Amino acid sequence: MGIFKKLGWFFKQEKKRYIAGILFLLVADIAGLVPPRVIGILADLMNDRKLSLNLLFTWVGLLLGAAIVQYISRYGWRNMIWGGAATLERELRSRLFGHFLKMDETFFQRHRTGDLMAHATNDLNAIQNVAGSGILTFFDSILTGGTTIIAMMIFVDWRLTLVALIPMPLLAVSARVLGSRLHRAFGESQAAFSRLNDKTQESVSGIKVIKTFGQADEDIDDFEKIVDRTIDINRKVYRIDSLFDPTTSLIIGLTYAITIIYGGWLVTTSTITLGQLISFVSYIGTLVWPMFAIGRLFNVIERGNASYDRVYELLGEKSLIKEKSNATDHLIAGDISYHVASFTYPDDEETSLRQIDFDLGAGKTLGLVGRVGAGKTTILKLLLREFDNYDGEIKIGVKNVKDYTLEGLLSSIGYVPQDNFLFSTTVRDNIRFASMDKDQDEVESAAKQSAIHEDIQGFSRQYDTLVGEKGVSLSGGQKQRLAISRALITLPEILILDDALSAVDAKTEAEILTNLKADRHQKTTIISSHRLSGVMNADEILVIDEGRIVERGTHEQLLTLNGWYAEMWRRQQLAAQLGVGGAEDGAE
Ligand SMILES: Nc1ncnc2c1ncn2[C@@H]1O[C@H](COP(=O)(O)OP(=O)(O)OP(=O)(O)O)[C@@H](O)[C@H]1O
Repeated sequence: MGIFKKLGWFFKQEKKRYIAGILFLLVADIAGLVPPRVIGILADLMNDRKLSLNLLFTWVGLLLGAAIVQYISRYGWRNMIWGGAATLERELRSRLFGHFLKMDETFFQRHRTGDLMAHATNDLNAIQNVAGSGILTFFDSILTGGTTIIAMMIFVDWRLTLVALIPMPLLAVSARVLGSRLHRAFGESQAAFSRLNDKTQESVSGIKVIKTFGQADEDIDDFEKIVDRTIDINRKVYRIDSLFDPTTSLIIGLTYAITIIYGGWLVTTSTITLGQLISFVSYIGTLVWPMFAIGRLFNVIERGNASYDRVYELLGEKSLIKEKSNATDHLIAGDISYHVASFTYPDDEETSLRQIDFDLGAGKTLGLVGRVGAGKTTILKLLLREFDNYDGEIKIGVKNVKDYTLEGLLSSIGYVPQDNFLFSTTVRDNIRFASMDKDQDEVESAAKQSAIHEDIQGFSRQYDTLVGEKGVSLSGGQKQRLAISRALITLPEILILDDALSAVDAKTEAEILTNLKADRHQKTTIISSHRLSGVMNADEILVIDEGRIVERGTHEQLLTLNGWYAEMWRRQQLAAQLGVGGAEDGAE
């Protein structure tokens, strides 16, 4: 029952709805006491041969009246409680989703997509069930059980009632023993579902790689192993769960046996009438549902309890990035002052960045080049405030990046990551994703800047063409250029292209870079690239190696240094003349 306490905040918030629901139930249950008693009275009247037509109509009218009251109040009760459950679902869903959006990168490394999806679907459903069918069953069984037992005492005989209820404590004992085993088993079952979800998600999104490498059979084997483990755990749940119903049947059987023996004796000694015994047996029939319902209730409650713990464990995780209470929203200009003495990824031992210092005035362009894994993206991640735990200071405008709200900071930066993601919607909405109020002209202007407009004109429905999973298949270069348009449309103070032109040809790259130079006056640009032609016009280029700046200067200065940059430039020029893709060369 701990889950009711855990959800106390919600029941308090929705108390009017739940009180109204419980009052409806009380009315329904009181109306439910009428039929057994009326049947007993009619039986006695028939037995005594006193049943007139008038009396028959009166009692049958009462039966009908009770049925109508029950109908209305049950409708009201269910409506109230299910409405409450839907409110809880909405609240938890938005809390969880808001939490996902606030969390930092390390959170998404710890929890994979399938696991997060399981929390947002299976676990939330289980919790929602507590606020719906759990509460419904709990109060229905207590009120139906309680009012029936009182009616048995008042209308029939209190001794017979007490004796008939002797087997009841067995129900409480079995509920307690099986309940705690169910809680543990449900926890395992939900975790197994998360693993299964993870595996499914990974296999489906990696299906091309799996097939290309001929690993389909191995993947099916892996999948089956996880399915088998999940089924084993669920079997355990069903085994425990299915013990409830036979135990309840046994208790009900015992109650009937005691009633027939002791009640029969009370009738023969004329302590109660035959009609009263019939009413009593009928009342036991009314008790059967609440008794079975308790078994079902434990299922709902323990499942919800295990899920609540899982969801709250997730919600309890704090982002490493904390906003200051007096953080400001407004980013004035894109001057960047970047001074990081050292940075190590959380949970990593090796330092990823050392002594990275640069100042970039608004309107200037910085180029970042270097080998694979040199630290270029890491430099950008700190600017985007994905991590705070570095030794140093990064300023944009006159303020430290930590003094801005995340929303304020990030909405002023247009970031195009290496692995871009497109949503399953139209080309237009993908481009204006960050500001849906942009009109067609603005969308087209961003598309033209990133040299994708012509391609879009060639799509079957132009800007209305669907992309993403259900839409048109785009080439790597088209995806990159769409992602660039998405970043450009907000006219960001700072534009970051993180190897975002790797899949476009050199001519298109040059066209895009020329457009950027012409259109982004007083706005800052950072380009990380393996292809040096992508940064050659930058105001300053940093060559990064093993997390340090090893060379710096303009393209001409770097060529005269005759170091890594100059060597790479010569190789890439040669490769370009020979018609070999030069982008990968920098990846050595
Ligand atoms: N989240 C992380 N946790 C721990 N280490 C990380 C993380 N992300 C990157 N690294 C490590 O930091 C180093 C720098 O990686 P980074 O992605 O910055 O390189 P890069 O220069 O951008 O490489 P590439 O050109 O291939 O994109 C690498 O050794 C990488 O393994």
